[in-house]
Amino acid sequence: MTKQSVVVPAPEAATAAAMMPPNTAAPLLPYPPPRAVRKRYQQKIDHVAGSCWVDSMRASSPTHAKAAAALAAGVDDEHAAWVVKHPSALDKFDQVVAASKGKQIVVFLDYDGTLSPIVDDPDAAYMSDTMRRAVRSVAKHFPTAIVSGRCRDKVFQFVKLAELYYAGSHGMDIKGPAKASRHTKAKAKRVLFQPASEFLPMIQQVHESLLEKTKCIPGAKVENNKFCVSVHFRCVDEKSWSTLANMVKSVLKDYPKLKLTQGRMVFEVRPTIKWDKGKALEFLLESLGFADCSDVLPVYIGDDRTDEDAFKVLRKRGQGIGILVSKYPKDTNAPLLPPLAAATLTSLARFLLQVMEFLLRLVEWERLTKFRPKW
Ligand SMILES: O=P(O)(O)OC[C@H]1O[C@H](O[C@H]2O[C@H](CO)[C@@H](O)[C@H](O)[C@H]2O)[C@H](O)[C@@H](O)[C@@H]1O
Repeated sequence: MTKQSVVVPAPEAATAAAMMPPNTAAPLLPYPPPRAVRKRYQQKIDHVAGSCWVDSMRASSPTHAKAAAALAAGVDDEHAAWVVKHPSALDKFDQVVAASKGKQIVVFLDYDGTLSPIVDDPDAAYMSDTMRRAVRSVAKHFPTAIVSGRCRDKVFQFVKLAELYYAGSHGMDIKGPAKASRHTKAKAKRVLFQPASEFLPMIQQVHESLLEKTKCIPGAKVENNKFCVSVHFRCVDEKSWSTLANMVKSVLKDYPKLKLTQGRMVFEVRPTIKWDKGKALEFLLESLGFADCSDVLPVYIGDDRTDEDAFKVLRKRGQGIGILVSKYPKDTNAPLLPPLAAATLTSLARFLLQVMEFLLRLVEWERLTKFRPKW
C-alpha cells in the first residue's frame, strides 16, 4: 500500500549502508572522523542521499522509465491484473448507486490531475468549462468539496464555484460555501477551520528562503500554498534534481517542525501536525452533520499520494467509495471501487473525461430516482 508518511525514502538508511564495507557490521573509520574525512563523508552522504531522492523524484514522473516502457509495450500482464483488481468505477456504476441506497452522497474532489490536466506551469492548470459545469451540477444535487494541496484562494480562482466547500493546503484551510445551496445549512457558511495557523509566519519564511536558494536552478518553481510550500521540479533538468533536493533539505534543516513529502514532480513542505486530506474529509463530514452516521456515502475522487490519506479514512470508516484516477498500475488504499482506470493505457485527457462522465452519471441517476414514480 502507498503510505503518505514514507513518500520520500529516508536517505540516512541508504547513506549508512553506503558507509559500510561489504559484509561488515561496523564502520571502518574512527569516530569522530578527522576533518578532511568528515568532508568526504558529507560529500558521499550528499551524493547517496541525492541519488535516493532522485530515484524517488523519478518515480513521481509519469513519463519516466517504467511508465514509458509500459506505454510502449501496451497493456502488459501487470496492468491487466491491476485492472481486474481495480475495476473502472464507470463499469461498476450500478454498484456505486446501489451502495448509496438510503444514504446521502457527499462528493469530494481533488483538483490537479482530477479536475484539471497536469501541465508544466502550475499557474496554468485551468479546468475546462465543461468540467466546471459538471461539478456545478454535482453540487446542485450533493454536498460537494474540493480538497487540494493548493492554497484555497488559488483553487477557488480555478474552480470559481461559490457553492462548494473548499479544503486548501492539503486540508489545512477549510471554508464552507460562500453561496447557499439546497445542501448548505446556515452554519456551513460560517465554517472556517485552519489547524495550522500558528505555522503561517514560519511557512512565509521558508517560502522566501526556498525562493532565494533555488533561484539558480533553471525551471525550479516555488509555490506558496499558504500553510505549505511546493517546490516543483517538472521543468528542471534531471541532472539538477539532486542539487535541488539537497537545497530543499538544507533549508528545512532549520525547521524541525516542518516535514517534506513528495507529490507529482513536486516537493511539498508541510507542518508536522497530524492533519491531512483524510482529516479534512472527516472534518467536513462532521460539519455537514454526518459525524457518526451510517446514512452517508462519501465519494472521493483523487489521483495523488496525498489523496491516499482520504482513501485510508474511508477504509477505516468502512464507508464510502474511493476512486483513484490513474493510468498506471499502482498500490492504493482506495476502498470498494477503485479506480477510474480503463483497460488500456490512455492519455490523461481521457481520464478527465472519465471523471466528468462519472460525475454526470451521478447527477443523472439522482434526477431519475428523484422523479421516479414509487410503485
Ligand atoms: O491536491 P492537488 O489539488 O492535486 O494539488 C497537488 C499539487 O498540485 C499542483 O501541482 C501539480 O499540478 C501542476 C499543474 O498541472 C503540475 O505542474 C505539477 O507538476 C503537479 O505536482 C500544485 O501546483 C501544487 O502546489 C499542489 O500541491
